[in-house]
Amino acid sequence: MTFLFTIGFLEIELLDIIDILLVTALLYQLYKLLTGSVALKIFLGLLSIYLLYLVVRAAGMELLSIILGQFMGVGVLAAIILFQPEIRRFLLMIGKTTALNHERFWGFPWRRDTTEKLSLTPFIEAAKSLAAKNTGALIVFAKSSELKYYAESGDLIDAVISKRLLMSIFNKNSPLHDGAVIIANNRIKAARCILPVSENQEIPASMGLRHRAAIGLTEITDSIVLVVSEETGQVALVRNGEAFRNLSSADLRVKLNQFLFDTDQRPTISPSEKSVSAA
Ligand SMILES: Nc1ncnc2c1ncn2[C@@H]1O[C@H](COP(=O)(O)OP(=O)(O)OP(=O)(O)O)[C@@H](O)[C@H]1O
Repeated sequence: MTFLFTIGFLEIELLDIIDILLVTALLYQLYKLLTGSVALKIFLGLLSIYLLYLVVRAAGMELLSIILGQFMGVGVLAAIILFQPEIRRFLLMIGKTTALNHERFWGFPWRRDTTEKLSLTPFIEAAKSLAAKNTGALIVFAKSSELKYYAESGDLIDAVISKRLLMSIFNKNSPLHDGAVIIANNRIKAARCILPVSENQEIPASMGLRHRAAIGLTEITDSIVLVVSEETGQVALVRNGEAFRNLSSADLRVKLNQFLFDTDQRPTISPSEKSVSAA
């Protein structure tokens, strides 16, 4: 093996540098995932107990090291149970960013076709009418994943998309108005779906649970979520945990085109539009 350079008695190889870079990237992703959540405090608590265990063992304090040793023995299992949502989010995040997830990798042309044919007009018109009446709405556009797990948390519909149907689902008297509607493969797949709520503590208080749920889902999937606020009647679009708020109908169309079809059109950002990063 050829050494790149040496630091004192340490001989550094190319593989060592790659190893360090990969561990750094992994720790950075872990930090990003845990930061701002309760899990970070639990993680620091477990780390403190582990450090205490090392000190106690080195000092030869037998009784305490046996007790802490027992605790460490079940540590991995306990960590899996305690960090179950974070581990899930971490794996989903890897799945979302990996090249294997890319449609172009798999070369399924029909999958791209179905997305390209999606007509945006029913959504834009429904959002405008719902906003005018201060009726809340949550519409999820599935991209690489059909979001079956979340669709099954609600009522499966599998209907043709129309402004009228969207309006009647979100009508306050409708039994389906609570929760989110999921759009996949050019169909209204389900309504009344429950989305994961973001734990990000930096989300402004002005955003209620509806926005938090939209941010939560887009943090772990590549879906796009349209939100109509019941309180303010404002329309927002959320992607990658970032909310673009107070959109006009024209802006909504540009952004939906951009986010769903990756068009290069530059959005015409109105002065009132504010981008709130919650990532
Ligand atoms: N986890 C969730 N998944 C799906 N829908 C949700 C979730 N949490 C809340 N909602 C929807 O949001 C609705 C309103 O929630 P909440 O009252 O907290 O929002 P809000 O303060 O009115 O927010 P906004 O002003 O954005 O409408 C709920 O009745 C429900 O339909």
